[in-house]
Amino acid sequence: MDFLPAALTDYAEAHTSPESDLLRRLNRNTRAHVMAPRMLSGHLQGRLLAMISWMIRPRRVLEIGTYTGYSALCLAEGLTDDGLLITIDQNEELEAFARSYWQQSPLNDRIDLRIGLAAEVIPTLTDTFDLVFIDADKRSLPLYFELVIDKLRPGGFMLADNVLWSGKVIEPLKPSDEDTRSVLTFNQLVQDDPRVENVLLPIRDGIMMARKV
Ligand SMILES: C[S@@+](CC[C@H](N)C(=O)[O-])C[C@H]1O[C@@H](n2cnc3c(N)ncnc32)[C@H](O)[C@@H]1O
Repeated sequence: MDFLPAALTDYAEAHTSPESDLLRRLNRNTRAHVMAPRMLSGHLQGRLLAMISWMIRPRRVLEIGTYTGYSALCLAEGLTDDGLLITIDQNEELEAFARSYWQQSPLNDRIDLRIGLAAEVIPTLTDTFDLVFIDADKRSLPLYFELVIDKLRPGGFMLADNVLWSGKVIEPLKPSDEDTRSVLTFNQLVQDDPRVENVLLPIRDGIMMARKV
């Protein structure tokens, strides 16, 4: 969900560097051919992820939730020359689609896709990460935080998407709404954890940014 009126989002995008031709085509073709295209980060958030990546110049990036590979391409932009982005998704049906776009990018050999359940793949990773982007099932947000925090280097950054969850975080919680409960739990977990400093950015559906101290 986008909390800004559409006209303001349009204005913000009009005053943000444009998507590359490759990202524009990936964005458009995801919308045309793939289920649930709202999951894709899109122009504004994609440029923000790329900007953060350029600011950090990470050597290792972990992404949880690849989808059609849009945010992976954005996050890979700022990688160091020997950098690598590992991205995890359970949906093998999207692999060929994502790869067909990555293969048109010079960043293709910097993207390492792992197909599987994130909760099973993350513990197998031996790297220390400079940047982690959590953008998969919201039910597992608190678990992903616990799984990645020890793999983040001190001074490293964690981003998590959809932490305002279409505004449900400030509505009365329905007992059956496990997704919202998990988003609330995650936000409080991060807020209370002395291992991180954090900012909740009210961009698009909300991005939690945290720096491991
Ligand atoms: C919101 S989309 C990711 C969007 C992508 N990061 C982007 O911005 O373009 C969420 C993705 O998480 C994946 N996913 C959901 N649950 C998962 C799990 N338990 N393990 C791994 N991937 C999962 C889904 O298959 C989906 O492709």
